[in-house]
Amino acid sequence: AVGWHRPTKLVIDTQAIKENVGNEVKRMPQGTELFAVVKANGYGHGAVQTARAAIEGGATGFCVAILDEAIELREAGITEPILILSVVDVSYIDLLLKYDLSVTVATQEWLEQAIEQLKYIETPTPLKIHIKVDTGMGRIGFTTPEAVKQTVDLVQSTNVLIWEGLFTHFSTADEKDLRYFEKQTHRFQTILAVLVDLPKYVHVSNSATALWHPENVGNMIRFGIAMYGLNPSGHALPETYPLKPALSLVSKLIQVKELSAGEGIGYGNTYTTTEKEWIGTVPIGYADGWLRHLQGFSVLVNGERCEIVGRICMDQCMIRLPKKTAIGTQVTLIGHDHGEEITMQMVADKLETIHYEVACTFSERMPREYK
Ligand SMILES: Cc1ncc(COP(=O)(O)O)c(CNc2conc2O)c1O
Repeated sequence: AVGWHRPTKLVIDTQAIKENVGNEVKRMPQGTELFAVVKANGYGHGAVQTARAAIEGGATGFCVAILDEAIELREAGITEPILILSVVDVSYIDLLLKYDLSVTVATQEWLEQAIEQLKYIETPTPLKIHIKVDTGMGRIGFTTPEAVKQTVDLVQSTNVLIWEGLFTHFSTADEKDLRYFEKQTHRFQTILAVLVDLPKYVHVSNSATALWHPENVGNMIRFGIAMYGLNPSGHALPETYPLKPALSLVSKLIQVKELSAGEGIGYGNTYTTTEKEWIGTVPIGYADGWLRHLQGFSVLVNGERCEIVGRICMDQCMIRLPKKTAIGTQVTLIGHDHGEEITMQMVADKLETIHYEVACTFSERMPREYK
């Protein structure tokens, strides 16, 4: 495939994904299911490979963000339930039926249009829907008990729909302060109180809710970041059980040279050697998602931290080595090396962002190798 002919690669430990899922499956309340969230190409880890590892760990379904991500899983032979978490244009209802996908309903208007569309589709297999409640995320979903009740009544008045789920999403489950989480929980319970029937899945939990609010997960967990072995809160809350990071990022030195003092490195000549220095060149750059703001961050060579010196280029970057080093020596940008470790969180901290974004920014040009 494209991109496999270079030393730079993401190495994904599928056993870690399986273990992270398995630990949560063991820990979650009886009768709860775990749906693996594999949107954004499995948070950059590879959606299909992550999905297969998650199934081995005990996942019984999947969540994706858009229709095309669901189709990719189906075309790879995944047969478990798949919920599309965003709104799909009603003009694609035939694809939702063809690929047996579950879809999010966030407005009455969409539902009315969908029912209209379904009347004209020959194969009248019912469309599976999950009603989304916005209890405070402020993104998509119904906001009042009356609106939800009205929508449920409409759903139950027709035989072209299967009401499969009712769900909400928390915006602060990964924080110490519980007030807003409790406000959202209360709002969701107010909605449940006005409903006579409930669907198969009533789900509220992302990884943070599963880890730190296990009593409040409903009967299905939408398990994303923790499956990849990453702490949903970054640094804010301790892990409640060991999460094993699945992703490493490695490359190899393609050039090593000794420079005298006063030599410039990289575009804009932003770095000048101050003494005799050994400089190595690594074939990774911002086109791979290894962003320019990482200038000054350190990577590992033979267990030694080596600073990225000069501006990161599109395809390459330069590091200062402690001594003469052989071309072809491994460079570890994320992962373990000779007892040292660079974590995705460290990269996120340097980029002043969260590790979700770091993982999703690795580009298509970065080969993914699975072990
Ligand atoms: C509706 C919904 N459910 C579950 C998850 C999984 O969350 P987790 O990875 O923390 O377990 C997400 C992640 N959505 C996003 C994660 O980062 N930005 C987002 O919009 C989501 O949007």
